[in-house]
Amino acid sequence: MSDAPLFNTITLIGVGLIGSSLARVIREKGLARRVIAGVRPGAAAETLKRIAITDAVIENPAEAVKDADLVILCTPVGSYGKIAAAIAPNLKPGAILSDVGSVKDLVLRDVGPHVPPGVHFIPAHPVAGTEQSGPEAGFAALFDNRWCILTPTPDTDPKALAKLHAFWEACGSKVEIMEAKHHDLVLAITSHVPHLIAYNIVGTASDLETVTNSEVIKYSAGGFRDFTRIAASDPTMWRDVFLANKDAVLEMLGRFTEDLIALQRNIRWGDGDALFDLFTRTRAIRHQIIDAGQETNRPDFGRGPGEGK
Ligand SMILES: NC(=O)c1ccc[n+]([C@@H]2O[C@H](COP(=O)([O-])OP(=O)(O)OC[C@H]3O[C@@H](n4cnc5c(N)ncnc54)[C@H](O)[C@@H]3O)[C@@H](O)[C@H]2O)c1
Ligand SMILES: O=C(O)C(=O)C[C@]1(C(=O)O)C=C[C@@H](O)C=C1
Repeated sequence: MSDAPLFNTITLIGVGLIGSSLARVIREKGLARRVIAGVRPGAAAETLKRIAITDAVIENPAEAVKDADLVILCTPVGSYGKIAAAIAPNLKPGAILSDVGSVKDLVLRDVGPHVPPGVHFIPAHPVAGTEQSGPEAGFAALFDNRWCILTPTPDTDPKALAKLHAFWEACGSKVEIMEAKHHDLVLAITSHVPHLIAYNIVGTASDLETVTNSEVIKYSAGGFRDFTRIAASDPTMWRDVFLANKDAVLEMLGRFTEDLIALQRNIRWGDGDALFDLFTRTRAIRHQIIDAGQETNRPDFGRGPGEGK
């Protein structure tokens, strides 16, 4: 078996939590001869130069993609259209263009029209992350044993798809192929709506007039504290996710609201059996997630009592 890296040059556009985790794992596993950061000038660019996790930091994404065999967009999804238009003329024929965005259908629509003939555009979403952001928040093990969902179209070149599949497996991920719209519906309930609920409950608590902010902070035990972790996630990233996945999020939010009203009735009418049945079902789901190894890879994130390894 040859030890040649999968790619000669990989360019990461925007190198924050996800981009810097990719840069680290690409280096650690020797997946490319060169990793280039294509970033905008600013504080993140200066940090990247200082921590030196890539072979070069180029403060012009269009310049940074010139030699790349694989280009991965790692910026908030709302920025994709403009970036795609800027880099498109410099993409090498035969190169693979991909991304890590949390929403997939909009990516096809925003980026697709800019992709030159001969460039293989294959969207991807590593379902792995934390509430932190920026180049110093990343770590090489982020993708270990986590799903990465690829959303090719019927026109996608099978060889390019196989290569991107191999890349994500080499990063430690389990890879799944999905249709973009279906991806957006699934992630609306498993990731997007949970974030909205966290943002909302922390917002509600901070708006309460009869309970001061200092009391909220002082007495925040397990339940509220867990929500504040999610509600600390990057505001730009999540604004873009909700605007980009509007239809699926509204659909899931509608169902969530109906179920919440049913719970309100159970409490009002003292239907303890209904509450007990629901809480028993949801506890079983938590256990299934733990058994499937779907906990975060964050080194500082402890598991609850009795929750395995
Ligand atoms: N954070 C997560 O948990 C997570 C998980 C999976 C996928 N994603 C997706 O990954 C992408 C990046 O998220 P992240 O968590 O790494 O965010 P981040 O804020 O840590 O990093 C984003 C980087 O993009 C740069 N950037 C922003 N706008 C830009 C622009 N217009 N041009 C050039 N650079 C720009 C920022 O300077 C920053 O360095 C998003 O599309 C997000 O949906 C995030
Ligand atoms: O663990 C977290 O903090 C995350 O929010 C990660 C998480 C998720 O919701 O599961 C967030 C956004 C993604 O697109 C993928 C993963």
